[in-house]
Amino acid sequence: MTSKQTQTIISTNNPYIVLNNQGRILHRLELKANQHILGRDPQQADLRVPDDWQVISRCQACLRKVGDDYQIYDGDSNQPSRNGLFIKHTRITPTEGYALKNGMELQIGQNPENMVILTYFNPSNPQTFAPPTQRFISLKNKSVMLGRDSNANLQLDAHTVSRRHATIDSDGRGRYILQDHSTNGVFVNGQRVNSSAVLSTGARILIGPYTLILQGDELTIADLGEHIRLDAYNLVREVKDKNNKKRRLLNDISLPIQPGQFIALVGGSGAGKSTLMRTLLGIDPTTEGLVYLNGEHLRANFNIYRTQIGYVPQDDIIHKELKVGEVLAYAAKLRLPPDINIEEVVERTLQQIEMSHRRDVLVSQLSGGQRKRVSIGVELLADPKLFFLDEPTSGLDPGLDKKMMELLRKLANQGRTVILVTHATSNITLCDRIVFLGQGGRLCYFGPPQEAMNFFGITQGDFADIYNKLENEQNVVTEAEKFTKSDYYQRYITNHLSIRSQQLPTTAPPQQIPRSFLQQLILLTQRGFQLIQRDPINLGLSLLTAPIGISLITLAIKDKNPLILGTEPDPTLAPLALRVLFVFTCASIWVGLSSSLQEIVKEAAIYLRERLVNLGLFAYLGAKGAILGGLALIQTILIAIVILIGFKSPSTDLISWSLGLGITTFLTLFTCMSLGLMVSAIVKNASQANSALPLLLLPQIIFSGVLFKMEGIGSKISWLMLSRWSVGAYGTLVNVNAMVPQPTKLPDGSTIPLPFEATPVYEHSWGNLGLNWGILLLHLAVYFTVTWVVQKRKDIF
Ligand SMILES: Nc1ncnc2c1ncn2[C@@H]1O[C@H](COP(=O)(O)OP(=O)(O)OP(=O)(O)O)[C@@H](O)[C@H]1O
Repeated sequence: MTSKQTQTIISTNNPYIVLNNQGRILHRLELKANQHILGRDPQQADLRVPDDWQVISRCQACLRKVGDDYQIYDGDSNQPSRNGLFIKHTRITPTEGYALKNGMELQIGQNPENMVILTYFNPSNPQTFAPPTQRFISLKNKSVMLGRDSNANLQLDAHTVSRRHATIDSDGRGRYILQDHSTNGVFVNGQRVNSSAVLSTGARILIGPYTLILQGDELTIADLGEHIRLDAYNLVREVKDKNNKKRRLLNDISLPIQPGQFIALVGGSGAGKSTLMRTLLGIDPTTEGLVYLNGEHLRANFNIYRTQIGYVPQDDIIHKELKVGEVLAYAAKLRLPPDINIEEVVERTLQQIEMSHRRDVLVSQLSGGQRKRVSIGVELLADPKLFFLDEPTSGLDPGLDKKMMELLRKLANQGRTVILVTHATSNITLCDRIVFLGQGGRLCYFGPPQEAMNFFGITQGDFADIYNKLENEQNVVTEAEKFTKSDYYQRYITNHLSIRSQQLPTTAPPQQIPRSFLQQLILLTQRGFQLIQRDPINLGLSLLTAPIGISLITLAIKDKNPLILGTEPDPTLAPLALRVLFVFTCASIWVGLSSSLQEIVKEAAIYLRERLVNLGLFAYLGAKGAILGGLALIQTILIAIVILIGFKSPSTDLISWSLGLGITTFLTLFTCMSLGLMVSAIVKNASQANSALPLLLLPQIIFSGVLFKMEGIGSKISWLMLSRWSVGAYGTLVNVNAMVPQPTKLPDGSTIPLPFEATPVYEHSWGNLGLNWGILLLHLAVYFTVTWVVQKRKDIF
């Protein structure tokens, strides 16, 4: 501050404002009169700004004296300004205004690259000083480290920020280079930085919730990301029904949702509440209209915000077999940077959801309400400022419903914007606003819950009477029209919407953020094995079924040695050997399929949620492969032990019997598991997966080539069956062809038909063994690829 300015400040105690337009500062606009107008208009504005400050309207704000301080109103206190006046992303209205306190910072406009910061000072009333939110750091002649670390040059303290998130250095030619070292990434001007990026002046850098702007040599924190507002403009969502007819699910809905508000989406069943929530969340597309998050097109910038949005869908997003603490720890490891103190974050989250005392309890042993709390806890780990919940209170008793609503109120009071879909309205007055939807996605009311009854003209009765009133479609249309024309619409919607004209998205559509493959692979594999261990009975059954089944063969065939060639030619030996080998194959196929058919479908909701945050598909499928591969290996060992003990080993000149047996069994099991995994990805629910088992098994039995001779189309189909290649490999190893005796000639020159004749399928050669194993591997690769494609198609972005 210059000595001249100091002198001026000392000479008067009048309040004043300072305007900062991207580094251009209007130092002191003194407030002396009872009313001032700030703007570019030479006629109306006494607090004038330069004409090229286009972000400021001709009549941007009105300041009126109230006691020692001023109250500020948007626009001319009647009509709102074009770019709006905000305090922490809450729009100040032309009619209600906002009481200014010494040190308070307001924003004109919402775009950090093109906004003006207005700071209010009142030297005579300094006790209410609000600390400034703006922080600067000079980049000149030094290397600057940004991150959560207390030694960082610019400390950015948020869970989604890594300790050493990024560094900025000069390249010696007057340019600044940003290097990304983080887990969650850095975005420069809407694009994710791929290891490093050159920063031009005015560059907008997003790190976790923080927005930083580079101005010359100075880096400024323009937004701490603590407050999130949503503006929905004229949302229309249409889908085609079965008859290809258009159906409107959302009908021209506009809503302003302010930071820290607790909003309930209510309305009859099928009115479109979940659709509206998914649209506001950015995961459902719109036919018309857009959703903005802090002034930015949400869907186009979803990558930037995906870690800052919490979403608890209707289905639980937690594994029931894990303990509460474990669920949170795994989720934290998946979602947060590896250098974060997981213990601390989990502990804090448990306290937030009031579940510290249930930390070591299995999720399966929790009540419905407690389970929902854990789902909420999973989302709270990353400390999101925008929180969506789809029917978190469904199925809860009235006491638990109240507790849940109080918890959500508390989260909103902490500055989070909370939006929930609910059918339970007994605690609705805890919300700041309700959105009442009628059939066809029509907005029938938006405003405080206390005023809803009044709006619908219900003088006697309760909230349920609004539902009854909106039962009939004609009433819905009438009420929706009445609301649009009402004073409520102006007061609660028009006055608070933040952008007047719709802006088209400027960035490319979001893509999945690549994450550390290895880290996720290890974590998911660890979690998968832990889940398996938690159900020892199921694990035991799955491991022992095949060995027990195979050992039963020894009882059925008494003292015969079906796998080795006897001294006497025996025409029944080869068919017997094949039947035994076929049972080996069937046991593996059965066990392989039954242990994998539920693998993906059972955790579909969890997968979708984790994928939306940051789950890598390769890591996910890699972990499934590792877990199923591990199971297949243990099963192979057990099956091989039983076979080696129960059946005399054949001598084979290709490869030792035990090794060949092990490889064939493992390949059969693992390939079947990958087939099961593929089906698990395709089916819609767990019971469909169960029903698919016989359908998968029967063709394997019929087309294996053991029960029936494969000819014509049958032989082509058999190529698609794992059983054919598995029995083929076993038969090749055992050399079934060699067990076929020379046919007995009859005096007339004909031969007695044999029950089984040698076939190239079991030709005892390396080439044939390699072909059988190779085709099993090919099946494996095809099933994994199809699973990948199916899972990829489930991606929202
Ligand atoms: N993708 C879609 N394609 C076709 N119809 C859909 C689609 N999504 C939702 N619907 C239909 O739109 C209507 C609104 O669905 P939505 O789930 O949003 O309603 P809701 O108000 O949340 O209902 P509930 O309270 O019963 O959960 C329903 O009739 C639903 O069948």
